[in-house]
Amino acid sequence: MNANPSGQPLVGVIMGSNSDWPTMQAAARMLAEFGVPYEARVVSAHRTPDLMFEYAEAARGRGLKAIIAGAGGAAHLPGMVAAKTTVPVLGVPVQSKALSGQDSLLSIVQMPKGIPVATFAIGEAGAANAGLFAVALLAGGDAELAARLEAFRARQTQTVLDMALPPLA
Ligand SMILES: Nc1c(C(=O)O)ncn1[C@@H]1O[C@H](COP(=O)(O)O)[C@@H](O)[C@H]1O
Repeated sequence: MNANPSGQPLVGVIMGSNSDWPTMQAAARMLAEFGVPYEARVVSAHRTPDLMFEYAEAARGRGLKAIIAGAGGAAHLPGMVAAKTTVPVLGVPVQSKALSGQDSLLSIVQMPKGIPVATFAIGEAGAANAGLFAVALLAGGDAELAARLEAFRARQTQTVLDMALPPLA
């Protein structure tokens, strides 16, 4: 069953700055690979707080089932979005220059009880996994998508089983 015949976005991919896009593209690519309709845009808790509030408040009504929020440094975006919506928020710590993303990670992961953010690894792998996690959430109500996720896993497993090591150097 296609849960979204209209093609309206089911996942919002948001980020604090366009400088996060090289990282956050990995989430968008994963959603595209699975055929999940998504939108991607810059929304900043710090620099566009009113837009951030509007985005978060409208999310459920617009049909978003998950929001993947990436930010670097004082990465308040995921937590603040989570504070304004009950749509699941998946936080991606973007690697910062000064502190290699440790700051981003700690800003996102250490949420107070009651306002959860699912926090992923720093950088591109974390963004890709956030995309996959959103697919898994949606697959709960979409058998076709679940089958695509199973096939993805099977291909990945086969790739690893086929790995050969070079002879000793
Ligand atoms: N952490 C946040 C937020 C936020 O949390 O609202 N808004 C922007 N930023 C981050 O600032 C970093 C530098 O941004 P610029 O490259 O635009 O200076 C980016 O990683 C962005 O996510």
